[in-house]
Amino acid sequence: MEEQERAARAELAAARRIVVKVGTSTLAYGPGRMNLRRIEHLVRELVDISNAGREVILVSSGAIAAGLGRLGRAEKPSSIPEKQAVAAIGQGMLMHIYEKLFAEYGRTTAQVLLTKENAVRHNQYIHSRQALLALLAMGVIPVVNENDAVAVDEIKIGDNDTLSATVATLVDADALIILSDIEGLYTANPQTHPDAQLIGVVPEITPEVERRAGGAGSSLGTGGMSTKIEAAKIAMNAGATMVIAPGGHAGVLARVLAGEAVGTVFPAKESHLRLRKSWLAFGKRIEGDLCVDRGCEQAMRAHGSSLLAAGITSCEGDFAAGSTVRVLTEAGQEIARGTVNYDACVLRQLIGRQTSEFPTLLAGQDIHEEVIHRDNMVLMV
Ligand SMILES: Nc1ncnc2c1ncn2[C@@H]1O[C@H](COP(=O)(O)OP(=O)(O)O)[C@@H](O)[C@H]1O
Ligand SMILES: N[C@@H](CCC(=O)OP(=O)(O)O)C(=O)O
Repeated sequence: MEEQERAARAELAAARRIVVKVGTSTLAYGPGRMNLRRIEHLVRELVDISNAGREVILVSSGAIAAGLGRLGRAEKPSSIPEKQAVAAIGQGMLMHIYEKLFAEYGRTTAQVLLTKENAVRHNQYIHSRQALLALLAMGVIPVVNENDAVAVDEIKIGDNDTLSATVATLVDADALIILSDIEGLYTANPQTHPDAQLIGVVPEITPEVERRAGGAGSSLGTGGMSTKIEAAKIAMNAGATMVIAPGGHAGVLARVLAGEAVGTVFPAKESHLRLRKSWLAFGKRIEGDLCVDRGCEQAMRAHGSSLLAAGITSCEGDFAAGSTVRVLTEAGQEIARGTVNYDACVLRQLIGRQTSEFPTLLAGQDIHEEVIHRDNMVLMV
């Protein structure tokens, strides 16, 4: 193993929050013929990862394949409305299978259906992120798919490889593992180039790497390697280490997460928190200032605590929720900056108030315990 690969594999072994994506080609033998043995193994492995103390989210394809089975069809529909209808039929069936299997291991799952809008609109981004983080905090293993029934044209992500990278970005995952019907990325599509070689590590997505990645190998899959390379670009830039690994091998997730040389690894460019925090600190316009009292200043400096309304003494500026603001001491020294969860008007009502008072003060509005969550804040001194 070369040094770059060794370092990336070590990151995988240390990963605490993991997104696993499984493609149709792994989940089904053919249209409508779900591979229940594989799905069972997958659920067992996911529960095991979670039991070992890591957080895990599954991004699962397979809705269209399952829907085709129920309709007794062998061909993917060609029109978009028909695809949407078939996915709507199959999604329920898919969740029924997951629900049953997770329950067998005493675990709870949850269906989360997303579109591109949820990732690019700030409010929806925050809400989807918070919902997923709340599920993880409850010990739930969420199952994510694209909301195929509503996602067309500009709000459609279109393939679950890119969707899984978006989810990894949304929750600041440490790792993204894409399970497919092949060992990993080869120097060329092995279906057409039998002498192609498996690549262990891809340190950077160059035009040459993009050329090597071809389309889907079966009538089941969408996008083939090219959408997985797109996913790698997103994941690597967001600070998540990505792996393409063979979904058909029992125990593959455990091996990847033990840092073994399985599949192809794409090393993260930066620690996601460092990346996001440097963007927060230097990449965003400052829209307002919040002054805090001495106790709050100490909690933030000594423990990196989130900013709560009780410690705020004044609020300057006319900003929207999601803006970047500075946090200042009473003497005007900047302690931190971060993304605020409330707009300035609402925030002025919360100054000096306890979180327990929020339901009364904010009747009918979105409630966030923190004014700025510690993950969305960078200390400046
Ligand atoms: N360079 C490559 N290396 C490996 N597989 C490739 C390559 N180019 C194209 N492929 C094809 O990509 C397929 C995997 O993608 P896809 O069929 O979309 O599956 P999934 O349902 O897992 O997303 C492989 O089976 C293979 O035929
Ligand atoms: N949302 C669709 C999957 C789309 C997709 O990207 O499929 P795949 O290439 O098998 O991961 C479904 O559930 O059928």
